[in-house]
Amino acid sequence: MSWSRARETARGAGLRPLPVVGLPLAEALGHVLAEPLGALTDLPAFDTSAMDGWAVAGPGPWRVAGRVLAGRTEVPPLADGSAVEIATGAQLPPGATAVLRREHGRAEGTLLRDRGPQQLTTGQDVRPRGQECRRGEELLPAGTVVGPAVLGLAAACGHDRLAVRRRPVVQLLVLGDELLDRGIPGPGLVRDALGPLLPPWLRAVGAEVAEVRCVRDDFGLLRDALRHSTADVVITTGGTAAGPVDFLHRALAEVGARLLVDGVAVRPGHPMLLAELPGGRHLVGLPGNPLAAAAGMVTLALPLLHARGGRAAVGPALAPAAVVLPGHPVDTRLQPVRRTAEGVVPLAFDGPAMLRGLARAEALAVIPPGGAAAGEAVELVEAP
Ligand SMILES: Nc1nc2c(c(=O)[nH]1)N[C@H]1C(S)=C(S)[C@@H](COP(=O)(O)OP(=O)(O)OC[C@H]3O[C@@H](n4cnc5c(N)ncnc54)[C@H](O)[C@@H]3O)O[C@H]1N2
Ligand code: MOO
Repeated sequence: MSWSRARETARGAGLRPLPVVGLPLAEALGHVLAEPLGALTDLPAFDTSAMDGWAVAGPGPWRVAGRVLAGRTEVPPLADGSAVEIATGAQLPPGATAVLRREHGRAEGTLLRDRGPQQLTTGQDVRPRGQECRRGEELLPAGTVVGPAVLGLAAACGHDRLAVRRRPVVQLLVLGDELLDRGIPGPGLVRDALGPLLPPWLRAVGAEVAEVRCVRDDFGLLRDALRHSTADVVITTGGTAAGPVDFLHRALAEVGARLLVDGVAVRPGHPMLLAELPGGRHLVGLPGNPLAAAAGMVTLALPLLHARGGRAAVGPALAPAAVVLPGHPVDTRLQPVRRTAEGVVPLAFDGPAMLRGLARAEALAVIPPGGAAAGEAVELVEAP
């Protein structure tokens, strides 16, 4: 299957978004809006002074009478020819026609004169009610990821809770007898690099990692782990190829899974797979080689998780290649790259079993079969 079709298949498989939950703002970070964010008030909710200075009514000079600070809820009206001292963010008195900045006004006794570089105009330095939005207006569409600015906007327009999608629950099964979970690797033994790499990446894209479990190279253990899993998405690492202890295909067949993607025309990572488990849950099989596993994440796991989490699809991010990006003759290549002023450059140590290039990468470039010429635009997908 081509790389782009594999990615679309994974997204399509996830287009059954999870249930809606209401969460307080403080717990909603990283979730996805299940409904459009509507304004519960006009913003600003009242005519506001944009500067420290004086609220004035009509043309000057003005007679100064009192002061209005931010936070005051009742403000007496201002008669023509008068002014009140006012703070940035304070409610403008009814009848005020403009705000004169402190540095532009001169008080002579109780009389205030405009000494600004240009004559004060009506509405100057006033933020009128509803300038940013009106009550009921849609500010963000459903499918938006709740980041810090979304939390700030939601609070600013009056929300205490947000309707978001439940996070997809992921179980990570790390397969392989050769893996050490601590210490220095030696003959025949390698450190598990994916147990540390994948959970924070999965959390960063909105998944809840319920469990990380190491499973020995034993068919029955793997089959039972799949049979008893309740996660929305099971992610396995290793065991995808045809080695003597690569049991994943057999275990999937045994638990009644349906393969949606079984191998992808991409380098590294071509043995990656996606299956539907009974009950509408999914399994993504990532190859064991660490860079190949990252390729499987961006091709299958992330599109599936984004769709299940209700994230709106986003258009491709493109960047020019700063130099020739060599490709595979017939497969798509995913290449760790960094950005420079001239475009993206490939990083060395990009073999399937290596992480040295990926650890320095800002993105993975999607290099079409045959390669990309210098100056040609290539798609970038997110690196961990
Ligand atoms: N005859 C063939 N052999 C292989 C093929 C093929 O097409 N024909 N494909 C190769 C490719 S490409 C890859 S990628 C690997 C995929 O293998 P598996 O998914 O079955 O993974 P393993 O065999 O279990 O491990 C491969 C490699 O990765 C190391 N590994 C595994 N897990 C981890 C981990 N958590 N952290 C660090 N390193 C890990 C493992 O020790 C092996 O060195 O198959 C090729 N073979
Ligand atoms: O998936 Mo493998 O890493 O292409 O060598």
